[in-house]
Formats: sequence, C-alpha cells, structure tokens
Amino acid sequence: MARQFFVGGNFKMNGSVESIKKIISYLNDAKLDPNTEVVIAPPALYLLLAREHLKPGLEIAAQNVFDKPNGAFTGEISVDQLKDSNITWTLLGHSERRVILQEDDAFVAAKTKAALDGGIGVILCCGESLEQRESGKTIEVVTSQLKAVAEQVKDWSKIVIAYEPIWAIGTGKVASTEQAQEVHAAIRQWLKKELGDKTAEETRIIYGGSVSEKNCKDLCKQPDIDGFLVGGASLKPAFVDIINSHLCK
Ligand SMILES: O=C(CO)COP(=O)(O)O
Repeated sequence: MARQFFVGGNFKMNGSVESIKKIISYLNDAKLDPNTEVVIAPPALYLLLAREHLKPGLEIAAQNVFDKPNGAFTGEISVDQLKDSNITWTLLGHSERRVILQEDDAFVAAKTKAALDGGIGVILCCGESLEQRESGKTIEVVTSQLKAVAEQVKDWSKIVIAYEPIWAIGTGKVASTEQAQEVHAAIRQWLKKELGDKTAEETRIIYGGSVSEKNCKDLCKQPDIDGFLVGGASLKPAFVDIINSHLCK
C-alpha cells in the first residue's frame, strides 16, 4: 500500500488574525493535490479561527498538547480541549521545545501517548544537532528519541514521524537529498526492527528543515521521504508548491 503524501505547515509563533485568515483563504482557493494530506499548525490562540475558516478536508494541528486530562496546569491545553475544537492533530517533540523549553524524551513520550489515547494524531518530531551529526551520532540520537515513545506506544498508525535536523531548521541549510534519505531509511529500518513490517511500511516519515518550493522536488523523489514539515515557507504562497511537489514523484 502506497503511503499518502503528507505536508504540514508549522507556523510556530508567527501570524495575526489578519495574516492567518489570509494564508487560509489562499489555501482554500488554491488547487491542491487531492492525494496529499495537508495539516497546518497555527499558534494555539488561532486554532479555532483556523478551524472556522479552513475548508473541510484540510486539517489543523496544535503545536503542543499536555499529557494530563484537565486541572491546575496554567498555560496548558488538553487533548479533550483540542477534540472539542475539532483539532485532529498535534505536533510533539519539536526541537524548539526540546531545546528551548527543555522537554525531555520521557515527557514527549507521555504527551504522545495521551494524544493518541484521546484520538489525536501526532506529528512526532526528532532530529540531531550539528554537534551530534559531526560526531557521527545522528542515527543513535534519532532512534533513541523514537525509542522513548515506542516504550509507551505500540500502535503507531496515527503517528507521522518528522525528521528535522536541528542544523537545518530556519537556517536555509537544507539536508542534502542523500543525507535526508539516509536518515529516513534508517528510521524505517528501526521501525521494522522494533515495531514490525506493517508499521515500517505504513508509517509516514516526513522531512523538515529549510524546505522550500525549490528543494522539495528532489527531496520528495526519495523513496523514504513521504512529505514535509514546513516552517517559514508555510507562511508564504510557496507552501502550495510544496504541497503539490508530490505530483512530480
Ligand atoms: O522547524 C521546522 C518545521 O517544524 C522547519 O522550519 P523551517 O522550514 O523554517 O526551516
């Protein structure tokens, strides 16, 4: 079974009511490849606005969710609150949260479990720093981030893995097609070993890190690259070209 191409737009802490409405109306009017699953992740404050305006068939992700069901957790959002707002996905484990907000593997795993248990799909981010890459630890780092989740979650059918090398995020320094394919293939190999053939065959592994309308066409031809998680370019009209890049696969 061919894996459906998946493109996520991570707006990070960018946008306003006006600019997000503009991006959404651009997406609503654009001719998008119907075979690509499209999910945008605006800041939490704009999730409902996005759901209200984005056309059906295009999905919305939170950028984070908490692992407790409700209660005294100031500043956090629960899985049930996402569901109540028709938000069907969440990003988790983004390197900006791992590094700046010091989220560790166990916390990312607990949140992944909570989201999946509640029926929310997870775009699970992993990736190495430049230092780790230069010391040959890329595969070890990425698989240990995934292993923490595999210890708590056996059913990966609602997980999309986003491989995002930290050194390529927001730097304009995209991983080469060979570098990206090598890590994606290693992740698939790891999935096969830890979770079996079916999970390895069916799990989407998408690439993130300075993806643009220029580099997406070569990247998407790689056999183990099943889509993209796009930061900066998801705020621009170029996002549509990235969504449609699959057409040239
Ligand atoms: O972090 C990213 C997506 O989650 C990638 O960001 P950029 O596309 O801006 O490099």
